[in-house]
Amino acid sequence: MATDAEHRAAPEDALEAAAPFSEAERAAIYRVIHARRDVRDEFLAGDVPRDVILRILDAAHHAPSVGFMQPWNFILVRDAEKRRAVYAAFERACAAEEEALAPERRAHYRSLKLQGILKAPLNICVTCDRARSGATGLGRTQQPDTDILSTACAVQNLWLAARAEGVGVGWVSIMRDEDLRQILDIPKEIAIVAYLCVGYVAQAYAAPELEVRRWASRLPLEELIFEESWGKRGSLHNSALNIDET
Ligand SMILES: Cc1cc2c(cc1C)N(C[C@H](O)[C@H](O)[C@H](O)COP(=O)(O)O)c1[nH]c(=O)[nH]c(=O)c1N2
Repeated sequence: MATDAEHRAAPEDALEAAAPFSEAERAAIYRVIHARRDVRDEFLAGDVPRDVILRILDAAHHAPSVGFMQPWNFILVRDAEKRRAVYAAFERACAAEEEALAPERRAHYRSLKLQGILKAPLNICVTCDRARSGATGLGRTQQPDTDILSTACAVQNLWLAARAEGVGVGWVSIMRDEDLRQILDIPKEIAIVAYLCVGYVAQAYAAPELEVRRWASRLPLEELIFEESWGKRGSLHNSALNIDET
């Protein structure tokens, strides 16, 4: 394996074959993408071992990032008192969110489980250091939020790797940044991107729980694809898509 310095000396020497994956490898990739779920209530009590946590975080750390900025940090939160404070922040935000809904949706909203903060043995707060590549950075001069988008890519990698390990992940965004900032001592210049509940699960829903509980359903892919310009439908829209993943 060439070192970084050797790559700089002869970049093309760092090229390697990029053939398609084998059928079994492709099947595993599509399986994890489809079987990944947002987990709220199915967490088991046991700790996730250190090596598994490190593998999942290493998957996150191999996400794409603008200008290879790698703006993320991962705060592992196990302390029960801290998690109780986060749960209290969730409850306050949840009440405000319910209030903002149309009155006829409030009872349905209340019936949903929307976090596993106390049940999951581990919580992970994923943050974005917006200054890590200097004031602007390659790729960010015109699109400054690409650092946040990069961090979201890291969360997705984490989520998929966790699913493959039998570890459930649930994303909780129903809380005010200021509350999390105070509980976890996050400096004001660091952006909070995700708060994740993490733990082993024995079961997971086969479809998004919000679909199972009739809050929302998956949009037809063919209606989301335009060709050549916004709103222009083409050949992919003429029939229901029959996707072959083999
Ligand atoms: C940015 C962001 C923020 C949230 C979520 C996701 C994302 C991407 N999701 C999970 C969300 O409800 C879920 O992904 C969808 O319902 C689709 O389900 P699956 O992820 O396919 O199981 C989520 N779930 C939840 O119970 N409470 C929450 O606060 C949030 N917040």
